This record gives sequence, C-alpha cells and structure tokens, in this order.
Amino acid sequence: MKVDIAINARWIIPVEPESVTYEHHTLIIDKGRIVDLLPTTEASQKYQADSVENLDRHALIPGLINCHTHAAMTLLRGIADDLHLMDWLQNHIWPLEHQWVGEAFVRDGTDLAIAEMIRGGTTCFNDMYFFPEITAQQAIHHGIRAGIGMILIDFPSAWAENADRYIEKGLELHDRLRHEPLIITPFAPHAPYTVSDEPLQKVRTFADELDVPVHMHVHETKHEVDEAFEKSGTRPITRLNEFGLINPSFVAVHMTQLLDDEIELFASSGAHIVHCPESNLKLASGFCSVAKCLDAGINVALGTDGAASNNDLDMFGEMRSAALLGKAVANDASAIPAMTALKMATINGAKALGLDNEIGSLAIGKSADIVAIDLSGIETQPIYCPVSQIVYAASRHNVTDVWVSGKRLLKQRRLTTLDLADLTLKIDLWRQRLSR
Ligand SMILES: CSC[C@H]1O[C@@H](n2cnc3c(O)ncnc32)[C@H](O)[C@@H]1O
Ligand SMILES: [Zn+2]
Repeated sequence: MKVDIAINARWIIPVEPESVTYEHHTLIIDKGRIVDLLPTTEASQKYQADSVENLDRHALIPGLINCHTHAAMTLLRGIADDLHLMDWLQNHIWPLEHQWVGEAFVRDGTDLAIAEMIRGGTTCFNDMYFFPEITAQQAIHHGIRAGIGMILIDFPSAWAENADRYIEKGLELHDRLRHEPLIITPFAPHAPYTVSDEPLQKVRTFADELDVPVHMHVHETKHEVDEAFEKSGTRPITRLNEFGLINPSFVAVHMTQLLDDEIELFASSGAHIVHCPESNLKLASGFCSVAKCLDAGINVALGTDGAASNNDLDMFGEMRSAALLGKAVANDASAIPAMTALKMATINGAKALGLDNEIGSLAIGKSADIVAIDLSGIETQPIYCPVSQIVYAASRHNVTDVWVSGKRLLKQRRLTTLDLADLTLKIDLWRQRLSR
C-alpha cells in the first residue's frame, strides 16, 4: 500500500492507551493523518512510503499543546521581571502594550513565539492577545495549530475601542477563520476583574451558539479573589457560574485559591483547568491544587502563559514543574507522576480545546501532530522508562523533528517554515525600540 510517510522509532508513546510504550514500531502517515501503528518488522512489508524516517534513538510523542499563552509577548520577555501580578500588569506591561502593540509587534512577536514553540515540540497553542487576526495569519503561514482568542476586555486598546467592538471584531474573525483546518477561535474574555457583566453574558450566549470554548484567566491570585469579594460579596467563580459560564466549554486558566465546593463545581460541570506552574511561581501568584482537582475528575491541561511572565514557552519545563510543584502542594511524592504530566500536556489539552478527536494522542485516524525526541544523550541515560526521561530528565533541546498535520515543521532541529537569521534581526530592532 502506498503512503506518504513511515516513521520508524525506537519508542512510540501514544498517550492513549495510557501507560503503553511501543518499542521498534512504525507510525504510518497518509494525507496528514495517522493511518497505522505497527511493528517495524511488519511495516515495510505492508507499506511503501514516499518518505521513510529512521529514528532509532528517539521517542515519538503526540505534539505538545500549550493551552494558555500570549504569543506576541515574547517581545516583552525579560523587560519587567520579579514583580507581583498587578504591579507587573498595571505599572509595566499594560503601559508598554499601550505604547507598542500593533500589527507589526504582534506579527514579529508571534513569529518568535512560533519558532520557539516548534523547536520545543509544541504543535498547538491557545492564544489570547490583541490583533488576533495577525496571530492567526502567522500560525497558518508557519503551519502550526492554534486557538485564536476572540479577546474581550473592558478597556480600549489599539485593536478595539469598547467591549461591543471587541465582540464584533471577534465574531468577524471567527467567521473568516471557520474553514481553516489548523485554527479554532475560542472566546477569550481576559479575566473576571477586567470584563463586566453585560459583555460576559454576551460571551455566554455567543459561545453556546457557535459551540466554541471560553478561555479566561480565573483566580490567578488571592488579591483577585479578595478584591472581588470586597466589592461584590461574591467570589469570581460564583459570579461566572451565575452567568452559566462554568460548563464543558469553559477553560479556566490558573485557578489558585480554590475552595472544595469550587473544585466540586468544576468537576460536576465538566469545565476545564489550565495550570501554568511556572508563571504562577514567578509572579508568586499562588498554587493550584492540581492533584486534588485531578482526583476530583477535573480535566487539567498545561500552559506556559506569556513569555513576559514565565519567561519561556517551554512545555517540557512546564511538565517537569507541574510534576514537581504538584507533589509539593499535595505533600505527596506520588502525586502527578510523569505519565500524568505528559497527559496534561497532550490529551488533556486536546480535551480542553474540544480537539480530542483530532489531536492529543498518536491514535489511528487522528491528525499527524508528532514530536521526535532524541534520548541517546548521556543526560537521558540509562533508559528504564522513556516517559520518566522525557518529563524528569530531557529538555526541549532534545526535540529533533516535529510534524503538524503530517507537515514537517522541524527537520533535525532546523525550522522548515521560518528563517531564524531574518527573525533574529527583526527581534533585535524591537529590543532597540523598546529600550529607548
Ligand atoms: C486581552 S489580551 C491579553 C492581556 O492579558 C495580559 N496578560 C498576560 N499575562 C497575564 C496574566 O498572567 N494575567 C493576567 N493578564 C495577563 C496581556 O498583557 C494582555 O494585556
Ligand atoms: Zn495569561
């Protein structure tokens, strides 16, 4: 049988079924989809592939899904470090965004983010930022999968003057992008403290109508929860629930300070959580009780947040941090084992975005979004368990090859759709402008 690609690998970790690792197996890809997974000894008899890859020192995993980021904020990486969230946002980031954010900023910042993410094995990112049409254009151009947020915030920006215009422009974008195979368009209201009641209620109505996720920062800090309670007598999650937003389309980012009944509400409603351990640590925002949430049955995915609060877009780092921090918070070394961290970065992310029929595991019929990791270096020896090496010992620098929908975006560590020399020059121009 003629097919497009055969990848022979030392290990294949499909994620579904869980805890299975195939050795000396082959993934067969045709027309962008996984069509077979079988022992390498059988593959060459059954298939004639246009291209055969021999990755005999490598593990194949599903593409990593960064469920929360602000891609273009790579241009603000390192410009305002070591601050608490509200000081960081109000006194540094928002003034800088007011001065600099426009189409060119978002184009170049997004390109930098996409280059970094592909080289780190991320094949899908869920974004929330101004000028989302530019983020979408760059994602499509470079071949990476993305959730492009229909953003909403009460204050005016260079992109929209008021809440109604944000919603209108978001809906126009949704319409324009609805046939793009690599793009979805979740609603992305910024946070409970920056979006007032009326626009939030509109989001609920439109999200139901269009059947899209609602992606929002929620309970990032104790300050956010306390301030809401002082002003209105309700906690943010109670208010969101009153608007009917806590449902299977809801993707709540951060979720620190959770009470038991809030965990119960998320579990019974089918809403999702995106845990961003490194951003939470760096801004000293607080802790998400990930083990408790998972035990309650909540789907918990992973995100980096933006590069101005992390300061990288490294999902390997995020898996490791989630596993380590999860143990510390639960006071239990058996909490968040390596396989759980890998699931959070793959299939759980796919579920949160409503894409689990398409991505998140190396299953026959799914899109060929695949990452190859070279485990032959001394840093990852000896290999008793490849998943343990990937989460606890390997790094993004071990990623050698990446495919999205069967298209190779990284070939032996070289990006196929981005020119790094040209990008580096553009980024340095931004550094010079922003340093003045
Ligand atoms: C409406 S576009 C997104 C908006 O969010 C800001 N942002 C970036 N990181 C965070 C964070 O951790 N918490 C809250 N808001 C954040 C970003 O600067 C944009 O203004
Ligand atoms: Zn964020």
